[in-house]
Amino acid sequence: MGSSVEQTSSMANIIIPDEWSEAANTVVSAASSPPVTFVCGPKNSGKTIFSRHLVNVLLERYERVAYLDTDVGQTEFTPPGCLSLAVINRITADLTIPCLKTPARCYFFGDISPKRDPTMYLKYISALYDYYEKEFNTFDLSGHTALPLVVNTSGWVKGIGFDILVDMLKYISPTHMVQIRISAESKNLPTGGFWLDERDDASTTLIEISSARQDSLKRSVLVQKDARLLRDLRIMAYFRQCFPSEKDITTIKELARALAAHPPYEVPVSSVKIKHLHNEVPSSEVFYSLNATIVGLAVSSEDNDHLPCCVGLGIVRSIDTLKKLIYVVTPVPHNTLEKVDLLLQGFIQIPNCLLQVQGCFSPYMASNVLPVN
Ligand SMILES: Nc1ncnc2c1ncn2[C@@H]1O[C@H](COP(=O)(O)OP(=O)(O)OP(=O)(O)O)[C@@H](O)[C@H]1O
Repeated sequence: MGSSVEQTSSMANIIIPDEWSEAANTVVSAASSPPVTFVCGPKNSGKTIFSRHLVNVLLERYERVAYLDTDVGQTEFTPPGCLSLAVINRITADLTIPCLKTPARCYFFGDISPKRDPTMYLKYISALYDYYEKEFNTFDLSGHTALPLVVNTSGWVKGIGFDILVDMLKYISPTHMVQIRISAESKNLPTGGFWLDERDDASTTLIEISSARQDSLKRSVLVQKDARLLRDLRIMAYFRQCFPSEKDITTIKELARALAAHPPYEVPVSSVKIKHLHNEVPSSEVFYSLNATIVGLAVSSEDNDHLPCCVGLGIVRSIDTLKKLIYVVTPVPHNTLEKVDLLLQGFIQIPNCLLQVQGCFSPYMASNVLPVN
């Protein structure tokens, strides 16, 4: 173990121990093509903080860094439920804060864990990696150079979570694998190249580091996050983008009121297909199931894999079955929304605090807009 506390950033007590700096330097000084780094380890071990640090270090050498966000419950640049590939071109001064960013490619998985559909989850991850390979890992004639990639993963490292990690590692075949380990050994991943078969070419540089926070007995001190609250905050930050930044919305209450009063887009039912991602809904119940929920706004794809790209999320404000209109609140701009032909419904829910607006009774549950014919 033994990670001494060497460097504490001025903001919010972020600790970058020597071995974390060395790990990042090993990656950044990789001689060959831009490094593809896979960051893994148990829950709350610091994968996200390390990934953010690594991105910053890479940005000192490369103009841009690609980031594959596979932690669908604790997303980095998108609202929860999305899997995305983003391109970062600016150093993040504060490693504690995630920020929203429009990804280069995004898929709506519609759940906060891969456990309900690991096959689909892996399909999305493979497609995102293929997209990186095609768009960002080539040297082209216009002088654009390949970008390094950082892959951040979830902390589900046992059982099926382990199998998913192994499949991801096999597919991505990273140049570097940074494994964060904690003092409770039984919670760690196996050491070494655990995903490699005997016949695999082991060309990955394996780096093992300890979680940054430790007590005097060198036991890991893990900070439990309130995952649900963080997800709600990300959803709220996402829908805050419906309003100009200068608009005075500082509290959750103000956001809830502003969203409830925000004019929704009218989406003709005929212009979209509705797809339930993780359950089956009888056709007679489809509109009821959509009302007052969050949906992924997606565009069908002509690509080989036919995976629809997600351009953002929307709140289904209400549905008028007589006028055949779905009312959607979303920060997605009109010209992008025009391309949307799929509404994807999963299990991403409207935060409860947005459903309690003073003076309105459950603002997204208007009872007179779903007339039974
Ligand atoms: N280097 C660090 N310095 C200070 N605090 C840290 C550091 N690494 C982790 N932490 C604390 O631990 C918490 C969890 O870290 P982080 O989100 O990076 O873990 P994770 O492994 O990505 O978690 P998950 O498995 O849920 O995705 C952080 O919110 C922070 O409070």
